[in-house]
Amino acid sequence: MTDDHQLARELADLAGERLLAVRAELHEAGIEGRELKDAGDIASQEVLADALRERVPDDAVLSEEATDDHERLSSQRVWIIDPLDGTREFSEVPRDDWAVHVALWQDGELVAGAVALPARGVTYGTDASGRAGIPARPDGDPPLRLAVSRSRPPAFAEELGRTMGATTVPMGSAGVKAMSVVDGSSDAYVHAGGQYEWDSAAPVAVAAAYGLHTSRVDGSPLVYNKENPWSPDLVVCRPEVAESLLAALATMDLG
Ligand SMILES: Nc1ncnc2c1ncn2[C@@H]1O[C@H](COP(=O)(O)O)[C@@H](OP(=O)(O)O)[C@H]1O
Ligand SMILES: [Mg+2]
Repeated sequence: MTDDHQLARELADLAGERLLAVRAELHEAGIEGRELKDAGDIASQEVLADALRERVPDDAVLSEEATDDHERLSSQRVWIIDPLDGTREFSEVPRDDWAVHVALWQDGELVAGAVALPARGVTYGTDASGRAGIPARPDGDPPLRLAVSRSRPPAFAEELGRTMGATTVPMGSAGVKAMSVVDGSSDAYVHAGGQYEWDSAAPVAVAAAYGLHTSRVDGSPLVYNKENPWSPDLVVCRPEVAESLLAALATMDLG
């Protein structure tokens, strides 16, 4: 029998395959920009909605690409999905910094999840096969590498540069940024100024399974399946940098 961890991975992979096919086909036909973004959003939503209906018909769903019917608020199990995170980057062929997010919330907690990076051929999950652990930091206490949005770099990144000597690594997609901490190509992903629960649920579930620190920027826990799915801010970072990073963030106006 497939467990929830495996199911999250299977669904993310299924949607990822569909996205790669749609992207290749439309790019070949000269279709770009908004049309390509919309085609990706719609195709991936369709794959995920159909698969969830078939595999877990009694569970509720919160998706970026579907109407929120609030049935989820009285459900014990809610799949929180972003069929295409980094839509902008998806439309900029051949960029590979876009993702599929599939998370499961149950009784107040994120309990399973997967983040597929289809254009890189890799999927990170909360299942055992995905928990190899995070690579060690290079010796000699190198500067903190902060994953930031490439299209809306946050003002506080500059201040973290001054106070902590942090450098920035710009990239698209919340999932890609969180997974860059998992794969060791950055040390932290900090976001303020708002997002929605689907942008961070699967990345946070996976990051936590790999032993990373995940919280709001004030250190309090991230909460999912709220009535209003707005999610103001988050920190995903290596556990050994959490204390100093949160202390530095506490002194800043994050806007
Ligand atoms: N201020 C904001 N308000 C709403 N969504 C935001 C946001 N900043 C980032 N996001 C969402 O977070 C995801 C990652 O953004 P970024 O690459 O800039 O870090 C994107 O998701 P989508 O691509 O699913 O829309 C983006 O829309
Ligand atoms: Mg998103």
